[in-house]
Amino acid sequence: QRPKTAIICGSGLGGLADVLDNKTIFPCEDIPHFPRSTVAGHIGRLVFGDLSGQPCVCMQGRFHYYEGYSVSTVTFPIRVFFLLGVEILIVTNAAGGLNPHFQVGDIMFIRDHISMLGLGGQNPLRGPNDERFGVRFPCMSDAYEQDLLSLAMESAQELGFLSFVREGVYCLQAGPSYETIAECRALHALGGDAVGMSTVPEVIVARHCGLRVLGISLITNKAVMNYNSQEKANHEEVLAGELQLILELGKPLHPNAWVCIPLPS
Ligand SMILES: O=P(O)(O)O[C@H]1O[C@H](CO)[C@@H](O)[C@H]1O
Ligand code: HPA
Repeated sequence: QRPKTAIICGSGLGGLADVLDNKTIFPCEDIPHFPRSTVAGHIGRLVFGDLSGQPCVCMQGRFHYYEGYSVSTVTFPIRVFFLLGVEILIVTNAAGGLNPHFQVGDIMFIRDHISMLGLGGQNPLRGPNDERFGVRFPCMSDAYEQDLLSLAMESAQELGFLSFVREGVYCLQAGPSYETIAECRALHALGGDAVGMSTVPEVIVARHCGLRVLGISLITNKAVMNYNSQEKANHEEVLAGELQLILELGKPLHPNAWVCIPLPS
């Protein structure tokens, strides 16, 4: 059965695929033209299986621009998903909280994004447009579907998760270095609530080919905004934070959390 939903697992979130039933697993290195995952916390395989009875595929490990891949190479799997018949993309990531009201362990449903890469000219759709996938100038004002966002929020409410569920704007910076204090302040002043190094190119390519997108950031650290702070962003904290989130906060990404999301039958 072909998957209707694809889930991209963010840093340390590969465990999301464990909830699939009847799994079939393909290492990315066995799939022609797939990039290789080089980052700790990104295993690099596609896990096909059933989620609440619906056929799904989980990408355990994504690809990032900072690994040396072009923005279009990191989005190659999205077009594979589209050609497989996927209709909904659930994209997850680990992110630093820019919004001072956000706490480590919060879940942020992505309302919108600001792409420092995109604004700087690194758009995955740059180059000749392949009409088989979509139009030359795709709209992005509706990138994160309101219906999916509302259903996810309702789901969170039903599960009693509202105390740690937020909604906000994800900022992409290229990485791999974390942001300076001035950069964090600037991104927050621009309207960003969380910052990371992924997701946006995937969303742009997904929207280009008409996939419906739900974006979820897990706030694994608070972005450092103050010169008196002793905090230092690091990947170990990012990975540890997420494990803790899954183990201790009532498994917010357990299939129940998707129960109200209209997976196509
Ligand atoms: O966005 P994901 O892949 O979840 O990972 C986030 O965590 C890493 C930094 O710790 C970066 O790759 C950043 O983008
Ligand atoms: N900055 C960028 N990427 C991240 C962060 C951060 O603070 N946390 C997790 N991924």
